[in-house]
Amino acid sequence: MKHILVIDDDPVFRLMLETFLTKNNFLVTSVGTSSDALRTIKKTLFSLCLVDLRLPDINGLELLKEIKNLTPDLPLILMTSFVDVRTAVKAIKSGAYEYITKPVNTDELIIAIQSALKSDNKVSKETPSTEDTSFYHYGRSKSSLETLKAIELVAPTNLSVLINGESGTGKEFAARLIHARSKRNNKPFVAIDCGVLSAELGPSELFGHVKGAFTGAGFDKAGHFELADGGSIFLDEIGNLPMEVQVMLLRVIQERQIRRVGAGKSQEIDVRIIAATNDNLKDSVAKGLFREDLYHRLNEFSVSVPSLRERKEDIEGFILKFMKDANKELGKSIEGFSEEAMDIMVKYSWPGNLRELKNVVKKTVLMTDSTGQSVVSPEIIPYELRVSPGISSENTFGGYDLKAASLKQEREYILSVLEKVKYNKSSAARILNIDRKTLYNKLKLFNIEI
Ligand SMILES: Nc1ncnc2c1ncn2[C@@H]1O[C@H](COP(=O)(O)OP(=O)(O)OP(=O)(O)O)[C@@H](O)[C@H]1O
Repeated sequence: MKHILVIDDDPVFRLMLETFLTKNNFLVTSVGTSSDALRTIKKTLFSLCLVDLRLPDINGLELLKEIKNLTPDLPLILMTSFVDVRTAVKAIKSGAYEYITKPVNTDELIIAIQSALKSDNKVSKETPSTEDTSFYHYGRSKSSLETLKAIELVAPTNLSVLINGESGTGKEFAARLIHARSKRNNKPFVAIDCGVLSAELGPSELFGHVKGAFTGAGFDKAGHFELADGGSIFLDEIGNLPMEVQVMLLRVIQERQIRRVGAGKSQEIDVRIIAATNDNLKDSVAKGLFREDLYHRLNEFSVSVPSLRERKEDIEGFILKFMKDANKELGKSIEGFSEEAMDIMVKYSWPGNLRELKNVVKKTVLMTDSTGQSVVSPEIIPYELRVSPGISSENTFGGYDLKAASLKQEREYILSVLEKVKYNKSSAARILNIDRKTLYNKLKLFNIEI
């Protein structure tokens, strides 16, 4: 029986989850604070962890990092309100497997749990073949075509590639395409998130270790570079690589050799490096946080993956692609989105890019009844999207949907107060009689940027 750890400070919600998960044949332990969570994780082997992003004693992202340090392979699913979607996107980068939004839809929860348990959710994933990317949709906008052209140009070479782009735009997808179109495509593609590599464990994760190299090194272990030999290694979030590990990586690139931690001898290695970042690495170089020599080694060729805002004309195509995938995965037969629903989707700003789009499409497919006229209607689309700027027609609020209408009013009222106080958030919060944190959350929810 799979053992799930639930971390949430709301006792009623915990009880509800416990009851639901137990009914679905899971063994459940639940805790209300992060300190209890960490203590429990040290003592028990869990198959999966459900984490609320807002806990009283620690920032959810910090907790994620601590859990990842303790148990890098434990799949984590975040539970968050829509207000937190941006944070959830960050959390995915820090190693969470998936996020689901509150109020939790139980069907969605079960699907997320099953798919997290199926995936090995290791720090690295190997793709030995091209299957992932052999049939793909890349969009037809000018910026998408430019990216695709760059990918196709560089793929057959052995150049190191640095992929830039916001979170969730498809940098890893681009890396997989590059590998798939290279001569190395019958060899492994190994992806690793540098954000989870600490200065202590990073060298052993990347380059392996020999038995007894450090406390806890009970056996010889190959690192990701060895696993990728002959193929490509994808170093995601390269900007997060600790300085000590940057030095070691540079040496490996220069010498084309690796040495397992604690080993006496080096070994030859043939790995193509594809790195990705959503920070401005040049800035990090200027600030002395990233080595300039390493930057140039990694950036022999650069590929920029555009945000969804820069390729709005592609949104519809991606929606249909993700809808088809979701139909297949969920056993549904949704045929499309109504015109109004599509309009909302296209106008939204998608801060989480393709990842957020894919998530929302999957959710709407799940919630749409596939009997009768199986088209996604506006009421199914999450409120956050419906109240975002640029969307104002009555229909986009689902016609008679009272909650969406009042959210719209709330947004307009907040904007008018902000204008009155010349965008001073403290004054606005005082007038609105809410605390600053609540105001910040509402600004995020309503996509109000000041
Ligand atoms: N061209 C594409 N066609 C279909 N799906 C795509 C495409 N590009 C990206 N995706 C999907 O969008 C999601 C986000 O992509 P990916 O993980 O590659 O983004 P990323 O930029 O690497 O994110 P992060 O910065 O958070 O690491 C994934 O589920 C991926 O499969």
